[in-house]
Amino acid sequence: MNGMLTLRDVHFAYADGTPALQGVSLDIPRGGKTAIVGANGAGKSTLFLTLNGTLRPSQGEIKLDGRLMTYGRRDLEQWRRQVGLVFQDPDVQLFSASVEQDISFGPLNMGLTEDEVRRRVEEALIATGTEPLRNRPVHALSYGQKKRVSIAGVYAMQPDVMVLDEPLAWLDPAGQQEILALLAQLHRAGTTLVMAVHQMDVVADWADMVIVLQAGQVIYQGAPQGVLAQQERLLSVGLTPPWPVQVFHDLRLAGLPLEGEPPLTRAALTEQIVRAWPKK
Ligand SMILES: Nc1ncnc2c1ncn2[C@@H]1O[C@H](COP(=O)(O)OP(=O)(O)OP(=O)(O)O)[C@@H](O)[C@H]1O
Repeated sequence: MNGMLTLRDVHFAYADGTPALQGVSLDIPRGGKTAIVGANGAGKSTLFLTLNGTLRPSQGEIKLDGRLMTYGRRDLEQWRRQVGLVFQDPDVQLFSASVEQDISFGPLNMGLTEDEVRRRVEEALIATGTEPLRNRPVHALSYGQKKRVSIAGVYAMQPDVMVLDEPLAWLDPAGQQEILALLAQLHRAGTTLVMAVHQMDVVADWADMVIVLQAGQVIYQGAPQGVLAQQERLLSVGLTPPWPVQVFHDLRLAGLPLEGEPPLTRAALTEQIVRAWPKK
């Protein structure tokens, strides 16, 4: 399948020589929910900065809808309209005086009419639950509120692909659920989603494709079940398996004759336990 975003043999090293991406090839499918996972320093943020053209690979190519990124000014402008990046640290992204101004910034720069900008900003404020904050100074917001405002700013640009670098980090459980609900809404509307995430339980519930990075290389790309159920493999790259997989292994060790593949969901685990439970 042709990906909407495709990378072939992408290499990138920082100015101090740190090799952050070492021959990355991957396909981000159109309309999909792709989770990018990997331990700290695996290269997720660097990958995301190459996806929207902020970093230029020293080798390899990136294509969007089959079109090669050339890094000309016009090309980059057009590219960033289609690929919106929500940074890991909202303080890097937010800089305007008020929430409303910050969310307006992207759409204003796209040369849209004032009415269209206003319409998009209202929609983004409501969708992200930031409407009550609209007149607040950005610097006075909590971390979770800033996260939401930074998502709202990209939302208002209506990109085809939204790339989110750990959007759930530091949010409380209710805040995480709100962001996931927002992402579900974007997915239904046809936006291609790419998210870096550390919690494998979220990946199991959310993703339809998983890409595992280790030391700047892709070591797995495929369906979640293909890698999330592999406890040893995940642990070996510094990731913690989803909790149903861990419980499955613990129960087996304790002697319960569980059959089949380790389950990713609570419902599937319960079903396997009921089947294996000794009959009276
Ligand atoms: N500005 C920089 N200068 C030099 N090296 C850097 C820079 N930014 C990142 N690196 C290095 O590049 C590698 C990949 O880092 P990156 O931030 O992409 O990883 P990550 O998977 O996003 O990590 P985390 O989960 O901690 O956010 C690491 O070795 C990191 O130390």
